[in-house]
Amino acid sequence: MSETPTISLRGVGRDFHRARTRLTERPPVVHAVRDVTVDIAPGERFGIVGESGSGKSTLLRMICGLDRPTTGEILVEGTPIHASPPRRLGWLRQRLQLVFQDPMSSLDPRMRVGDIVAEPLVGQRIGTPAERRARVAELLERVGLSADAAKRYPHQFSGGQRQRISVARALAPNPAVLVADEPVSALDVSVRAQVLNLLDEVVDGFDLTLVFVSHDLSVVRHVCDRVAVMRQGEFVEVAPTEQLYVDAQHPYTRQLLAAVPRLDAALAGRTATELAARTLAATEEET
Ligand SMILES: Nc1ncnc2c1ncn2[C@@H]1O[C@H](COP(=O)(O)OP(=O)(O)OP(=O)(O)O)[C@@H](O)[C@H]1O
Repeated sequence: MSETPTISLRGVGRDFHRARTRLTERPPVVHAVRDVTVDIAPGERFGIVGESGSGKSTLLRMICGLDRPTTGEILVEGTPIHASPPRRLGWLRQRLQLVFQDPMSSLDPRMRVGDIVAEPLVGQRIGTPAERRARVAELLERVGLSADAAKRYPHQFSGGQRQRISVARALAPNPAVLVADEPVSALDVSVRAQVLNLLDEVVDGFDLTLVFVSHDLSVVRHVCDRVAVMRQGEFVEVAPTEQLYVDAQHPYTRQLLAAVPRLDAALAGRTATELAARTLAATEEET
């Protein structure tokens, strides 16, 4: 019998109704995610790449149980989550943890780092206070900080170190899945590789499944085994990372790939989103 996928998406779609501009018209519908089907295996590092507005965040929110699909099914470790209200998904908070784009806004500036890292343990009533302190110290060292970082506040750390704190917090409840939403986009180019290497290490060391979202193919290449290219709510191509680089099938993927050297060269200048928008315009001209 084949292994149960860690995450299964079956025909997943999510529509939003925009506010109507005239009373007589029907509210316009945005198909933010359309008919996404994929199985993500235990231990896989799965990347989702697409330009701004392609539906990546909407899809992630549904995988994390924070939003419900309009159509389709989502299973995490074989359990359906698509129809459950958030209060029924407490177990998912332990199995699946998130690392966000901007560690400055995702870490509470008034909390000490030790309390931030222990937060998921307290929330899920895992361990005694002494056990939590020991776990926090171990995790801080595991992500390359010293145990006494626990006594300090987020503003006392650099952007890269703050993202290490976010990773430690995500690892605290011993999750099965790490969901990283643009985890290095807000960081200086000089520290991005260090944080990507850290993610790489912890995914192996903690036997995690990784879902990694980025607008930047060069970043995804660094950490993922398989990549889905998302455009206008759809997966236009899903392929092993190296295959995607040598033999992309969809014109949009080829356009994104053609932009990668420009992205690398231009990181200090224009934002990648601007470049991706220009890439999309070029693809539309081609198709
Ligand atoms: N709550 C909402 N109400 C209405 N439209 C929405 C809502 N959330 C997302 N959308 C629309 O759905 C589409 C997909 O948005 P989404 O944020 O998922 O894209 P994204 O790829 O994550 O972009 P970004 O990288 O900029 O975050 C966009 O057209 C967006 O305007």
